[in-house]
Parts: sequence; C-alpha cells; structure tokens
Amino acid sequence: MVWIDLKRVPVALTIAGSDSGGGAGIQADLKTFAALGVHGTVAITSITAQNTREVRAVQDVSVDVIKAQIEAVVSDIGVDAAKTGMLHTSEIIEAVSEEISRYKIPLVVDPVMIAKSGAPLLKEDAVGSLIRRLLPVAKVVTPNAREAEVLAGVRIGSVEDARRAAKLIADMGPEGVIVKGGHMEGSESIDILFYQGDFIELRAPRLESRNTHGTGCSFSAAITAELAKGKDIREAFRVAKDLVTHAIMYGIPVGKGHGPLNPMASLYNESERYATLMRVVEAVRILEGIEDARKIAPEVGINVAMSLPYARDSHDVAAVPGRIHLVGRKLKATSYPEFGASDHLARYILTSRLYDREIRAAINIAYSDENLERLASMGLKVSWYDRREEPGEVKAREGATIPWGVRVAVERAGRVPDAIFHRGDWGKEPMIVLLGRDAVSLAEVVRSIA
Ligand SMILES: Nc1ncnc2c1ncn2[C@@H]1O[C@H](COP(=O)(O)OP(=O)(O)OP(=O)(O)O)[C@@H](O)[C@H]1O
Ligand SMILES: Cc1ncc(CO)c(N)n1
Repeated sequence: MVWIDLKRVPVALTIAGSDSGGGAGIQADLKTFAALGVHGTVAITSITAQNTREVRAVQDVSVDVIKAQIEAVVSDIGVDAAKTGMLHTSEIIEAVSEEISRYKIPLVVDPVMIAKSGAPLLKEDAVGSLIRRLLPVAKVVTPNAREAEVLAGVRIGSVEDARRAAKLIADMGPEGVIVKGGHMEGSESIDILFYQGDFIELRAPRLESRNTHGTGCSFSAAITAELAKGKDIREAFRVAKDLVTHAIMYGIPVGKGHGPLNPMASLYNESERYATLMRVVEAVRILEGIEDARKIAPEVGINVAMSLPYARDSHDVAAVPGRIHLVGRKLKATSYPEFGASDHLARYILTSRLYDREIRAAINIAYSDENLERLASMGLKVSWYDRREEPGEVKAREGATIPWGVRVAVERAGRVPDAIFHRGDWGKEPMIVLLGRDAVSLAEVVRSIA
C-alpha cells in the first residue's frame, strides 16, 4: 500500500537530451518519474535525431536556454531531486554544475558517454569537466562498467574491479557510487553501490532481450524519483533495480535495433490486479455451477489460474489456495482466489508465455481419453509430454519438470497448444492442463467438456 500525499506531490527534474525514438533520455526519464508517482520536469540539453538503430543528428541547446529552463522550474515549481543525462560538451556541464550548486538540489549524475547504438553523446574533451565540475556536486553517480573505467582509470572485468572503481570514483566527491553491470558478462546483471563506506550488491537474472534502449536513463531517473520522495540512497537503489528489471522483461518490440525498455511495466501490472482476480472469481463461479463435474475433477482437485499481463513470477498469478474439490457431483472452492496460490499452474502459464505473451490462464482437469476426445471435437489443439522421458538433470532440479514438459509440448505442436496432457508417473496423477488468454473462457470450455 502506498500512501500518497496529494497536497505535496514530489517533483523531480531531468537535465538531459531528447531521444526522438522515445526510448532513452528525457522520454525515458519522464515515463519513469510518472511510473513512480513523481511529477517530472525537464531541462533539455540536446535534441537528438535518434531511433532504435542510430543517432543521426545532434543539436545542442544553447547554454543560456538550458540554464533558463532550470531556473524557470526551480523558481516556480520547486525541485526535490534532479538528475543529469546527456550533457554533450564541457560548456553544458559547467553551466549545469553552476545552476545546481546555486540551488543545492540533490543531484543524480548518469555520466552518459555512448548510446547503445555506439554514438558518442559526450565529447571526449568533456570528461575532465564531468570529473572536476559535476561529480563534486553529485549525491549519486551511476556509471555503467565502461563509464566507470573512464572515470576511475582502471579496467573492469569483474565484480571486484567494479568495487575498486566505485571507491575511486567516490573519492571524486559523490556520496554514493553505483557501478552498473548491464555490459558485463555472466548469468546475472550485478550492480554495486558504494555508500558510507559499505557496499550493497543487487543482482537480477541477465535477461536476453534486444529491447534494452534507455535502461541507464530509466535507472538513474528511478533513483532520482525516490530521492525526491525523501527515500535514502539504498532504498532508491532497490526500487530502481526492480523497476528496470521489470521494464527490460517487457521491453517494447519496436524498430529494427535496440527497442526501448518499458518503464511502465510495473505500473500496468499493478493496475490489472483487481480485474485479473475477478476473472478467476468468475471462472470459479462457472466451475461451481457445473451440474455434474465427476468426469473432469482429478483426485488432487481442479485449479484455475490467471496471470497479470506483465507477470514476473508466481506471485503475479492468481489461483485458488487449496484448490477446488468434488463435493458429491458439484465442485466447491476451498477458499477465495489469491495471488501466489498455485506454483503448479503458474509454471504452466509462465513457461507458455515465453513463447506466446497472450497466454495468461490455465485450468487443470482429469486426464481421460474421453476428455481428450471432447477437446479435439471442439477443434482445440492438444499436445503432450511424457514424464518418463524427463532427463535426470531436470528431475533433480526442484520445480523444473513442468517448464521442461511445457517446452516439449510446445515444440511438438509448433505453438502453445490449447491443452497439454501427460499420462502421469510414479505418484503423479495423469492430467490435462488447458491454456488460454482468459480464465473465464477456459472455465466455459471446461463446462462444455463436463
Ligand atoms: N540484459 C539485462 N538483464 C537484466 N538487467 C540488465 C540487463 N541490461 C542492463 N540491465 C540493468 O539495467 C540497468 C542499467 O544498466 P546498464 O549497464 O545497461 O546501463 P547503461 O549502459 O548506462 O544503459 P544505456 O545503455 O541505456 O545507457 C542496471 O540495473 C543493469 O543491471
Ligand atoms: C538522448 C539520449 N540520452 C541518453 C542515451 C543513452 O542511452 C541516449 N541514447 N540518448
């Protein structure tokens, strides 16, 4: 639960370049501020003609107009925290440093040097100004590994190196230094904060995505938004890491190069929580209304599950805790639907979504030839896997059977099928799992089968 003070909305300012492709720079910053409930203001430093592939042109805004933007915002609206992004030249860096020092605004410096596409966004001779003029007035600086190498003058090939660089950069003035691991190797993307003599390390699985344009911008904007709310650097770091990981997971597939991340992913996800839960409630009502459910109810009970549109894990999947069981001929849910209530169906849904993002719902029913025939006669595509063919190393890993089985069934069908079955194994009841976009439509299919 977030308590919002509507009388005092926090204000953040981004001093950065415009990205015509809408993925990085000012555009990413404003989306991120909005996603975190902070009012965003801007001082544009450069206009870039840019898309997901390249930077085609750069027009710097005059130093006077950059200063005038900051002054206009600060004098009337007030700024709780600011960030810098693309500052193309020494003159721009010096002007921004001067203005920020004048107003003593907590400042996050994202030392942007090169775009994902490889284009330089900071002139080489301006690195000195960045170090001499901007780092001393920064509260937090957020270099990626390459930028940290330039600032600290050391090579970074490991987490240890990143820690060493963070310490060296901290000596240049900022209170906190975060060296980001997006450009490093390894199965995790590891970011390191050095603050008040201590290190905090945050890890996330390295996501395989083309759509990572704007990650650095959004990350520093999220830190700024949290500082504007009065949060401490460590808390701001956690929020930023979470937001960016989710935003990369649901990056926007546009353009032929690096598409933008989606800073709104978390917000959209939360906005669908109630509607999603209500679809499960409605599906349960349909199942409980079935006159004679004996042929569809498995021994272990039925469950119905539906995921949020931007689901991260099983906590974002709603289902019935304790499942739905036969009482006489009728089905009865043992309790109200909740998020995180079925790891089992969540695995079916989350694995299917790796192939087809539209899949969000699942219901398991009893396996029988008759039930399979009904599904086929309804024109539904059915696929299967055999638990006895499960490789030893998969069996040994907790929770790995279903993702493996779903992959086998999807590859066999050439797409995510409407239902996947398996014929069981020692201690495992055979089962059919229906998959689709919506829990209510699946419950209607189950009613027809019954
Ligand atoms: N493939 C990935 N999977 C998971 N997290 C990632 C990935 N790429 C980047 N990140 C995370 O995104 C954030 C930004 O990191 P990165 O090192 O990419 O910044 P950057 O290079 O400044 O970004 P940009 O290229 O947009 O300028 C960090 O929290 C980093 O861990
Ligand atoms: C305007 C702008 N700022 C920052 C970046 C870094 O991603 C970019 N590509 N474009």
